[in-house]
Amino acid sequence: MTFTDRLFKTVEPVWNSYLDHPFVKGIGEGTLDKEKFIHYMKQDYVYLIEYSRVFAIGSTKANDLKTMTIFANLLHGTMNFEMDLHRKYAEKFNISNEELEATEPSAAMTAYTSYMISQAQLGGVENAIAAVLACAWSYNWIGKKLAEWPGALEHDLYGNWVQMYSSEGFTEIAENCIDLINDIAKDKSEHELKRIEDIFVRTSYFEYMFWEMAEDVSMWPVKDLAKN
Ligand SMILES: Cc1ncc(CN)c(N)n1
Repeated sequence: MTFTDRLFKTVEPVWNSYLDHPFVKGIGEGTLDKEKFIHYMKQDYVYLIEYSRVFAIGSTKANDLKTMTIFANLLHGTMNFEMDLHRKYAEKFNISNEELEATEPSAAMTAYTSYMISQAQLGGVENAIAAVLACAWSYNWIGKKLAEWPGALEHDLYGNWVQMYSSEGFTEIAENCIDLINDIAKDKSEHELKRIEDIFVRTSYFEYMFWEMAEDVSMWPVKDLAKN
């Protein structure tokens, strides 16, 4: 059993709950409210900027050139391949790249990315990869599941989302993260593995909270304060 087999067993109930989540189901069934999707897409864009920083941190913490290159490629793939999806959606919705980049971050997005970045900064290279693993892997897992739902890949609006996250290119990104953590786990004690597992579990919960934020179109608890 690989380390990621163990991780998957631990979070399986949480990940299964993603597929039951109204926002994810709405993408797969093509029934999602467009305004909810726009809110999600803008929050996700600024999320991906912070997420990219974790790859940069991983690259600086890498102990060898191979690992450094993997992090650099993941950074490149996120900024140039995954974020292009968001830029293309934004164009469809008449949102400029500048507006997209200037999106005010929601509470859920701030909490999630702050956690990822702090974990990546605190530990060694294993913390950086542990912080991004649930992100890359769960999206690929969801994308592949939704791709099997009737009509999901062909949907006029949400088909591109399902195509991206089930694509070969994105599968490669997720598999690079999986291979890297399995490699790193080989020399770790049970105590260290448990610490990595905790980061993975917490980020899996944060993924759920991100879907909730998208479904509820939420920002911060007291709306009027945010406006002033
Ligand atoms: C919140 C979130 N988590 C994961 C992914 C996939 N990189 C994403 N785009 N957004």
